[in-house]
Amino acid sequence: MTEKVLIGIIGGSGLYHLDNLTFLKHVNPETPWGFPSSPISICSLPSGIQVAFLARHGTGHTISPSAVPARANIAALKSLGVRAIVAFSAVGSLREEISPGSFALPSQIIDRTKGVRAASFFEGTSIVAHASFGDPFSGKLVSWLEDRVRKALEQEGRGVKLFMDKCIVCMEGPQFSTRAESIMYRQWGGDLINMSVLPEAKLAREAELSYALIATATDYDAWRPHSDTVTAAEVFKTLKANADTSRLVAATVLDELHAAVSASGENFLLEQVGSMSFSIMPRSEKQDPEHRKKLAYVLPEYFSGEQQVN
Ligand SMILES: CSC[C@H]1O[C@H](OP(=O)(O)O)[C@H](O)[C@@H]1O
Ligand SMILES: Nc1ncnc2[nH]cnc12
Repeated sequence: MTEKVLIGIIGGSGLYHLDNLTFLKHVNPETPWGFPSSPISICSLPSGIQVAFLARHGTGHTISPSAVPARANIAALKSLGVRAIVAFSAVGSLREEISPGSFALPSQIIDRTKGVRAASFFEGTSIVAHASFGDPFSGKLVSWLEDRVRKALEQEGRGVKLFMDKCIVCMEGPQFSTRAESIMYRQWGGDLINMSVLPEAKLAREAELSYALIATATDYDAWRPHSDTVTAAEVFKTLKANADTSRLVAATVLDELHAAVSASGENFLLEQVGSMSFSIMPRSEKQDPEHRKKLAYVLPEYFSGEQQVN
């Protein structure tokens, strides 16, 4: 690869290609956690900047949310040199004002996955780490994106609204929520709901990658007393328009984002770099060298060579 690929885009339901960018090639890195959901497309922007695009559920939407190989996805993107990930997701709305078609940049997550998803690169190894996850999205990346996403939505001129500072519930699926669950999530403070942001955001944090989610609302889930509850068919109705807007948003923000990442010195997109140094438990002789080798794939700074972790 001539140019380093610093930005990764993860596309969710309905967003399987960035065909408004120039496709250059596919890469399919085999990671210690297997292959990513689909081969990663390396695309170029009009400026010549290259970005990596990965379809979370595979390009034919063949992978259900619980089976997404999230560790391979994040590890593969990092192996290409990616520093910041902008992920898209189709979400249900738990608030009247967030109507289907609206976009949001959430700031918090409530975890309602059920422990069936491998959620840590350290799982199954002899090395213990407790990543800090109080602020699950990269705040500087999110606030940088706010203006650019707003600008792109204004340029598109369809009146798509952008909501900030929302809380997203991540449920297990694949079935949608019951009415009782949907109402309870509202009482808990949830504003949005999907099945995909975890463990993706946790793994990005462990890999020291900046991560932001652009949530695109498709439905009102199951909490509205006089409305039918969400069906996949209802989601599909909004999916195409949301995906078209997402492609425009991606193209608009990517050039500037890449410039910000490439810039030397104060680089707000590198805000997670070094964060795992506070998270990995001190090295002991009991750590298996094979496990250190595996972890070096995502965290070479800590696990390649013989240096002490802490
Ligand atoms: C197709 S409706 C449920 C499905 O859509 C969302 O996918 P993604 O986040 O990848 O856009 C949601 O999380 C569920 O996986
Ligand atoms: N209502 C909903 N619940 C969970 N994931 C979703 N993705 C889109 N709509 C959703």
